[in-house]
Amino acid sequence: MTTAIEIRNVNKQFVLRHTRSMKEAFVWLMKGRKGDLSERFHALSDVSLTVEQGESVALLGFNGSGKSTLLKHMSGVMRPDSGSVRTRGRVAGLIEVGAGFHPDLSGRDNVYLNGAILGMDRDEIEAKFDSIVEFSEIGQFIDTEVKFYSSGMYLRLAFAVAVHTDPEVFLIDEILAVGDEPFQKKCIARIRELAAEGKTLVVVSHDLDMVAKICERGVLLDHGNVLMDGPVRDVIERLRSN
Ligand SMILES: Nc1ncnc2c1ncn2[C@@H]1O[C@H](COP(=O)(O)OP(=O)(O)OP(=O)(O)O)[C@@H](O)[C@H]1O
Repeated sequence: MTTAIEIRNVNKQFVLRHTRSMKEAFVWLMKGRKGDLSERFHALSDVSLTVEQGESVALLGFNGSGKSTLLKHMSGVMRPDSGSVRTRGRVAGLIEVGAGFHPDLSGRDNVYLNGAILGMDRDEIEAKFDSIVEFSEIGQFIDTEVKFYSSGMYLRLAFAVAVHTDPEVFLIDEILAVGDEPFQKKCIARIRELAAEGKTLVVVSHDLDMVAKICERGVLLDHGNVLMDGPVRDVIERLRSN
């Protein structure tokens, strides 16, 4: 088996900023700025995870457990404080709706921009352009500036570009939730096709029924720790029993 994603002993801390009173700040200054006015907390604590090529994995857990943070490390938009993240092949991340889109450019220009960001060259984008627009069902709005798009329209175009990049690894965060039902169904069907073609998928979603249909394996996160890793149905059962 070939490894698609290897996460080793990853730690990620964030700084929590608190609003302090003038008095607290004054005392802190008078004491020679000893200690820290901000607090740190672990969003990911020593997380290790290996995803083999062709696996479909759901990252599960309650709000704030670290799912999106872990996905962002896989996509490379976030770097760990310590530990390592390795991926093999082209990675397409649908992490924030419209991330990588430029608001003042038209849908058409953004297809070229986003396609290039995701690793396609101009000829490849040109060859796939009509198919991308057809999948997105954006139609006549393709020449409208995307700042006038609804969040669902953003998602449609972003998803359409991403699936046409023919990625080896496909990372999907909650975003499918903003699509309407027919489009969601179409996306899920396409994601299942990708899985059947042997692509590697990592999905973050609170829609447990949907996740159970798409993924075989589940990884349960809790306060930045991996609590359970196993067949998706078992992990969902554990999550629901909490
Ligand atoms: N850039 C950031 N700066 C500071 N804190 C952050 C940042 N990104 C995430 N966090 C914090 O890290 C924790 C984990 O966030 P994350 O978005 O990974 O959780 P999640 O499991 O995806 O949650 P949800 O189910 O609500 O989407 C949260 O407490 C969040 O507030």
